[in-house]
Amino acid sequence: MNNIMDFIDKYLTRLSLPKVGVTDLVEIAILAVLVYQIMLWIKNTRAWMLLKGIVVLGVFILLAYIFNMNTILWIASKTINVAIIAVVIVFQPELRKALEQLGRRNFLSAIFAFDNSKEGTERFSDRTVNEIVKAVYEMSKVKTGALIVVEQNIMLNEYERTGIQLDSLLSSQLLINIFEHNTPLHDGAIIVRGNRIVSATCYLPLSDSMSLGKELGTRHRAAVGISEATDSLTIVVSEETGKVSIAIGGELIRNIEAEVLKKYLVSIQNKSMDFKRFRLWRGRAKNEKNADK
Ligand SMILES: Nc1ncnc2c1ncn2[C@@H]1O[C@H](COP(=O)(O)OP(=O)(O)OP(=O)(O)O)[C@@H](O)[C@H]1O
Repeated sequence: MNNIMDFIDKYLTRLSLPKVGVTDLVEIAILAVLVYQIMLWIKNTRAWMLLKGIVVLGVFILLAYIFNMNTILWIASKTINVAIIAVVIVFQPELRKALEQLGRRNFLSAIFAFDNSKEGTERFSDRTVNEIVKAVYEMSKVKTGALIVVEQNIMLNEYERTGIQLDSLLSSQLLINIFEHNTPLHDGAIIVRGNRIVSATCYLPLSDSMSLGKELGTRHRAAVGISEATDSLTIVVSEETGKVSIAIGGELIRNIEAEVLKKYLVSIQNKSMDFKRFRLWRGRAKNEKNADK
């Protein structure tokens, strides 16, 4: 008993709870979000394989340390700096993508108001929404594969240049015609800007996300790839199943109905949503409150 009392006296009486302020709580929250995002990033990219490799190497070095294998330890200590640089070079595309995504996050644009050039103007008309939905489900019925990228704030010029320039008013007939098998324009993606199809047969970056099912081929990977690199909304019609999916923000939403597709298109149709977000952040406008009453 005396021993326990001595222990408490010696170590525990000096213990005191640190003061936790608001800044500490905010810091903890930021770190939690950061760690979570890094874990997600590791899981969804090749970094997961790398992490496994590092664990195996770590175990190997630990064994070398336990058994005093000095030459192995010396080699490990000399190569560690080179290994770090090699990892940065190997993961350059993933790191670039992660930084690009960070820049695209809505909270940044909401606070700093980047990319506001197109705000306040309608992106495309109701007619365009209806024509896209009509064409997509007609192609879905007959299992015609299609890949339609709808541009938002981030300009898709880089991808537009990989295809054949069109600049044609969008209509359901034109969409169906473009994706008709064995026609010169059916391969690859089309890019929609406003009410116009600007380019066809465009080549999109392929996603290397591990979360995509093995049954999905390159058309779906390309849709997710462009949604990781930009803020576009991409519609995919599967040639195999006729199912319609959309890719946005690096996510693939599979097998959606016409109503859902229409809702997504309407939600990006114009920037009134962004204005609402701004108002939420700065407090809601008076007239909006009155309208709610
Ligand atoms: N990087 C790319 N950019 C644009 N289009 C692409 C790209 N890769 C493939 N495609 C399009 O996808 C077609 C191949 O689709 P694939 O069968 O591999 O995909 P999938 O996801 O299984 O779709 P589906 O269900 O329609 O078969 C190509 O003919 C081409 O039109």
